[in-house]
Amino acid sequence: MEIAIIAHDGKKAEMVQFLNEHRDILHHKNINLVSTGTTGDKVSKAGFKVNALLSGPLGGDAQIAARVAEGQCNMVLFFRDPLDRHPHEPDILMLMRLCDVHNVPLATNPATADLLMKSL
Ligand SMILES: O=C(CO)COP(=O)(O)O
Repeated sequence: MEIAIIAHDGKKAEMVQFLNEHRDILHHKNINLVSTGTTGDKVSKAGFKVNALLSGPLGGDAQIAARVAEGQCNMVLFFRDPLDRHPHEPDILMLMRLCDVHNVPLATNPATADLLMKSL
């Protein structure tokens, strides 16, 4: 299955920590990771194999939204920073909307993401 991982700048360290804590399940469940660009850079430097798309502000969220709409992406872990402003807010809302349209599990914080991973 494919899981999308996305983290705003203030949450990237938490994403790397989260993946490290769930390294075994990612491996054993044969999960393919896809990500926005800068998140992907950080995660691959931490030793994870990830298909990094464009950076969020350049269309990465929109690319992941398209994968959700086309049935390629099965889960989205999106560690949003609610205390920061984002020029691509419309793309972020589109991604979350399409998760709801297509009933794709979406976690927007590590606590929920942990529960989703435990469900695999
Ligand atoms: O902006 C983002 C999500 O909205 C994340 O993009 P990056 O992973 O490229 O920083």
